[in-house]
Amino acid sequence: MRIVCLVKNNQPLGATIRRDDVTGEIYIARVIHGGLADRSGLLHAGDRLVEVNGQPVFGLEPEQIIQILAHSHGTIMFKVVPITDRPVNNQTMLYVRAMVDYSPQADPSIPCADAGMAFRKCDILEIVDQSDSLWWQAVKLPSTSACAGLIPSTSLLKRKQKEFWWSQPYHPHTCVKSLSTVDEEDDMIAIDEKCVEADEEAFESEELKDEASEFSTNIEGIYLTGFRRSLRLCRRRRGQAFGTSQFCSLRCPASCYSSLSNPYEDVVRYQHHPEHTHRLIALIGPSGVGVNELRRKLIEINPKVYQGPVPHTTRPPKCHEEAGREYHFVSREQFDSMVCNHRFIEFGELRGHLYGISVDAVKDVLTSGKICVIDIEPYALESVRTPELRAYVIFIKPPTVEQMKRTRMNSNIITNYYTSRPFRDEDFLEIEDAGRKMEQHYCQFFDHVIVNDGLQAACVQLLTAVRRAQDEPQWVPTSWIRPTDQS
Ligand SMILES: Nc1ncnc2c1ncn2[C@@H]1O[C@H](COP(=O)(O)OP(=O)(O)OP(=O)(O)O)[C@@H](O)[C@H]1O
Repeated sequence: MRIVCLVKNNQPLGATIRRDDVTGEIYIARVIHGGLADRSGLLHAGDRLVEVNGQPVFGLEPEQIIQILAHSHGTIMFKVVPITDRPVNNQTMLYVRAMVDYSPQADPSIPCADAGMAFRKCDILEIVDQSDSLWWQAVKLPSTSACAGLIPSTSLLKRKQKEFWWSQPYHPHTCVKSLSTVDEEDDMIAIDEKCVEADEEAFESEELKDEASEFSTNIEGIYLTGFRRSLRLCRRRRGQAFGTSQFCSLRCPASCYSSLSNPYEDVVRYQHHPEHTHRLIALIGPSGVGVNELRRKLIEINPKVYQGPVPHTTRPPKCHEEAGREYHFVSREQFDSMVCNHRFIEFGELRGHLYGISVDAVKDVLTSGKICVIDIEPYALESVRTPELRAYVIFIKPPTVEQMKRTRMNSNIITNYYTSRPFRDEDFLEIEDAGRKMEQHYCQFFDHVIVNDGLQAACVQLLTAVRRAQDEPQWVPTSWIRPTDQS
């Protein structure tokens, strides 16, 4: 028997208790890492509690003992029978990124809600105790408190996810769905088709105008690639053209679903090594927010450092085009074979021709020693968050509608009619709505967020973030550094 005295000083004891239903004995169920009991080093999980402040606890309900503790102030005296075989905590440090939101207050199954720790998607958690297979103890980083909180283990949270209690796990097919509503998208595409058929000539001349402006983006003899309008427009149509279960199974291998539905992602602190290829910079944002404007501006700042990948297409080259400059021109069979071998980060179809950005085109830029900057849609996240590309994902977030009205007064939006026109109020509402949904569903994959309000300020922020991605340590998936059989 051991007598333990702890001075409470208005802080919780930092331990949970349980009653053995068969014997009626009371035990310390767990000691919270960094809490009062843990810091004392005198109470341990498995100790049998005999008395609290001289009051025998045998046969009491845990809630009654909690009441005794809650009403005790100053020094509390425990009489305990210490556990004989105390488990040794030889656990190595484990860090995870939360991929779901969790609230202990909304979880009826948590042993003690007050000992629980709420977290949000993208929070980095240090797991300090995994001795219980159901309830782990964790500290949120950067840590403001030395005391850990209870969180559900991976297996428990997966079980809870299935029950859809409070977290919102991924639906496997959301990765190919357009974020704008399907009805709106269908309408736009229907009008779009009519427009093309009715005025093919007008389209050709628009396309030529587009090409003319492409050629003017040749800086210091370096051709700025990957900004072709056809490539961008076909992405908007891809949702409809490929939004089928067949497409999904083609684009989303089993790993996609498993990693998206994993509530925690193991992470490590990673410092880019100057001798390795740079990390890929992937910009993501709702259509029209200014992803390409920012990407173009960044590349224009220093085209010897930043570059976009050369896209692939099945369309025949035009007389002024050079293979490997505007596009890699390939046959449909070659393109299909690349699709089947998962060589595309993104691809889509426009006017009977396929367009896509391949992993190899990105690797070409990286191995040339440059920083590759691409824009992606959410479904492509899985293809760029890989050990070979190690994408640093930057979300370009729309400012408020009022701010967009102010800053985009003289700007044009590219429409599905192959033309540009001034922004309308409904465009801003759509961008804001799409941005909110994108952030809600995918924020756990964002390494950085930039609000594109003033263009100059956003550009400076982008430049800083890109430098930070290469120069400063970042949390990245452990599988990028120590590949496992599954990764
Ligand atoms: N911060 C800003 N202030 C003013 N105008 C902006 C700003 N950001 C972008 N724009 C303008 O908004 C328009 C749309 O931007 P951009 O073409 O980059 O959109 P996007 O996000 O790439 O979408 P999409 O690929 O569908 O066109 C462009 O005319 C661009 O110049």
